[in-house]
Order: sequence, then C-alpha cells, then structure tokens
Amino acid sequence: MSSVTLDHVYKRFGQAKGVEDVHIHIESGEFFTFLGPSGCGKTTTLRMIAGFYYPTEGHIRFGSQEVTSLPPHKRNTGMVFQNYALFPHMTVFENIAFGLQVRKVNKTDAKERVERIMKLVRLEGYGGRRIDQLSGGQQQRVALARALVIEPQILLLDEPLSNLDAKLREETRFEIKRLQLELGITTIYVTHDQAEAMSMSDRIMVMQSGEVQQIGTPHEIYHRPVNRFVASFIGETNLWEGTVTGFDGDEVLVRTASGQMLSGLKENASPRAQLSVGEKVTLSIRPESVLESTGNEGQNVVTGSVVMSEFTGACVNYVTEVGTESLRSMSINLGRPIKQRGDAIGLHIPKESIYFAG
Ligand SMILES: Nc1ncnc2c1ncn2[C@@H]1O[C@H](COP(=O)(O)OP(=O)(O)OP(=O)(O)O)[C@@H](O)[C@H]1O
Repeated sequence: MSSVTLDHVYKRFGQAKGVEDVHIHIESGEFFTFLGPSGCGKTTTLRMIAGFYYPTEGHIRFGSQEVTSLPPHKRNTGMVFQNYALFPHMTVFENIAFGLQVRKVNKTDAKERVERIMKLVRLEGYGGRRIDQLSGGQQQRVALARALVIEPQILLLDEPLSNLDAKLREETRFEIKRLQLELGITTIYVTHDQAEAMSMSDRIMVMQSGEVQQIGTPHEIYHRPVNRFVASFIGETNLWEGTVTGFDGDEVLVRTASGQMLSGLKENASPRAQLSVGEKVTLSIRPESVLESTGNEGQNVVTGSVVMSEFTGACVNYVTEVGTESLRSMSINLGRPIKQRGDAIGLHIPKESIYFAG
C-alpha cells in the first residue's frame, strides 16, 4: 500500500481550467474521497493519479516514488470506471483474469488469484457467465474484482455506483468499504453524492470549479464547513447572515439580518470567518440541531410561525418563518402533538450548534 501526494498540481486544457493548485497528502490505507458537483475537477484529478492525464504543473508521488510522468501501466493502480468498461464478449473469469494475462502471470497462479478475488467480492460460481448475463450490481463487482486482482498499491474508483438503483447503491457502498478495510488498500473515490462520501470516507476533499474548498473528516466537513458552498453542499443547513455585535467570554454575539440576537461559540468559527465587531458572518445551523423550545433555555430562542410541517414517521420536519428568515428544523417524533401551518412555535438554537462559515 502506498501514500499519494499531489504537490501543487494544476491541469489546464488549452486556455480552460481543469484543476488549480491541488495540494494533498493521502495516507497509506486511507479511504479518501473527491466530492463536488459536475465539472468541479474530480475526474481530472483522479485521471492524473492514474496517469491518463499529465499535470500542467506540479508533482505526484506514490510514497517517495515520483510518478508525475509515468504512463498508467507503470503505476500499479487499479481503476473502476463509472461504466465499468468490461469486455462484453468475455466471461466473468476472463474479464477478471485479463490484467494478469497482460502481466504474464502463469496460468495456475492466475486461476488461484482470480478465484480468491471472486470469493472476496462474492461472485463464486459466476466465472463462466457472460457479462450481459449479469445484473448491474454483479457487473459492478466484476469491475471491482478486475481492479483488485492485480494487487494494486492504490485503488481508484470513479463514481462506481452511479449506474445502480438507490437500494443497491447503499448495499454496494458497504460492500466496497468492507473490502477496503479488509485489504487495507489506499482508496481514492470520486463522487458527487455527499451521503456516499460521508458514509465511506476517512477524509473528503470538497471541490468547486477546479478548486479545493475544504479537506477534512466527514465530521469536520459537516460541522465546520469553511464557506457557504461547503455548508450547503454537504447535507441540509440553514444559512443566516448576521453581524457580530460583541463578545462575552468564549461566546460571540450576533444580530441576524432579521434582528434575532443569537450567541455562538468562538471555537465554532471556520478559519476564514472574520470574528470582530461589525463584521458580517454567515451562520450555518443544521436542522437536526434546532429544538422545540421548552421555555426554559434563556437565550437563543426564536419564535415564528410554522409554514410547513411534514411527518415522516420517525421525524417531524418544520419550516418556520422567523422574521424575514426561514428556519428548517427536524425533530425526532416523541409522540408530541404536531404543529400545523400557521401555528406559533418557539425554537431553541443551542449555541454549540451555530457554526460560523467564512
Ligand atoms: N479533455 C478535456 N478537454 C477540455 N476540458 C476538459 C477535459 N476534461 C475535463 N475538462 C474540463 O475540466 C473541468 C473539470 O472536469 P472534470 O471532468 O474533472 O469534472 P468532474 O468534477 O469529474 O465532473 P463530472 O462529475 O461531471 O464527471 C470541466 O470544466 C471540464 O469541462
């Protein structure tokens, strides 16, 4: 297994920007995800690691080995493509064995390795089937087996679940994570699906327009987004504009655009947030952290009128009009009466759950 370093990597396509100044160190054995909307540069970055593109500037290293200008077949990476790129006229066994044949592994060893990997991805007994006789999920596992059988140092996965339906996608993401943990292989995963990224990754790199926005654990990215883009791309959140009006010990006092006075913790500020009196800040408040007020909290209680309530069984989701702002909240269903449109509601926003994005 190997670490991967991208040292100030740029990729331009003629005049067009691909990615700009990607600077990351991925640890050996880490599950690292590139996350962002279409066109943000995820695939371009992955393709540079695989060797299908060469950087315009910067260096790529696997461990201490410089690979920046090595061709793909000299990098020992295994790649799973979005469309799997399987050979339709070959059997499952032949597809998986292909990379070993190219590497001139002798037939007995190849058979043993293919059988071992088929067991690992739960495809035992499917060796003789043609690819078009398999379900989408099974094809996905053949693609994964084909990438793994060559015993790569690094596994590269480009949106490997996007052709599967929602339920299978969820099952398969646990399967990939299980394999990754079992093999301890350094894995780089590309997706635009934040739930996938959050549930599988050790760390996530969030990208937008070819630029890195934030690198962190799922917990850091979710709870300490550095800017509005990250806050709204990862899960649902309320973004309120406010102005810092003062400080009280470790608390920051803020007047929101619609005049609510709220108090948050200084430690919940992203490095890019300007916390000084008179500065504008963006508050990120996750719906699940907003609670129905008991009337005893003292501070950070706002009142409003319910615009929408939605009962999902386990939860009740509210949208509440608070002054000129709207506030989404989500409560666990504890059997209390559900407020309806037009009802008055008091909501408590705990100071620990207010984050200051930059
Ligand atoms: N071969 C190419 N020639 C010119 N421009 C390219 C090429 N490949 C990518 N780009 C541009 O580089 C930028 C990043 O593209 P990239 O495919 O890496 O995005 P992405 O985040 O993987 O998107 P998607 O999720 O849609 O695959 C885009 O603006 C794209 O138009």
